Amino acid sequence: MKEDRLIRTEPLTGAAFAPFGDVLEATGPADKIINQGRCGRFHDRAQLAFADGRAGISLFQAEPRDLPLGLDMMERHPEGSQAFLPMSADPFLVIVAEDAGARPGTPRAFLTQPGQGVNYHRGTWHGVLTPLHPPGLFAVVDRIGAGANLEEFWFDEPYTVDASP
Ligand SMILES: NC(=O)N[C@@H](O)C(=O)O
Ligand code: NI
Repeated sequence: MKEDRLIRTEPLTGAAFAPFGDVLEATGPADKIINQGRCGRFHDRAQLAFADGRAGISLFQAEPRDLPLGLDMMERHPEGSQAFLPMSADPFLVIVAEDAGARPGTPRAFLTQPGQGVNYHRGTWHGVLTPLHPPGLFAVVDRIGAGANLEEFWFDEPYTVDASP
């Protein structure tokens, strides 16, 4: 494998992920304290889009993968955002890329911390859901609607995603 096809994982932070979407995490002070002081609300933390459709919540039960991981395809949803909210406290892999003219640029791979979810903004190139541990169960908030909302790009030469040393 050529060195330029190796993608090393980075820790997921809101700042690093900002060009691609939102990180959902209950860190720092809550925006609102509700429920008689017993609950912190981290309010309205994602930019959602469901063009000509509506929001839906689905459950994804995905097969856990191992690192190093071959990456041969990335996809995007031109009509809507897509949020992945883990239903377990296990890290998962988030692979994204800037647009490089109707194709992904060099991918970046982020490793989540337990308690983090992500929301891909409308049109963000991303790898498919990639849990690293069972059960691989996620709530997914994305667009339900008519028309095509999935664009795939297959790399001529796959990348390899691996943990940082
Ligand atoms: N195709 C589908 O519903 N899932 C993908 O969009 C994905 O990002 O995993
Ligand atoms: Ni997707």
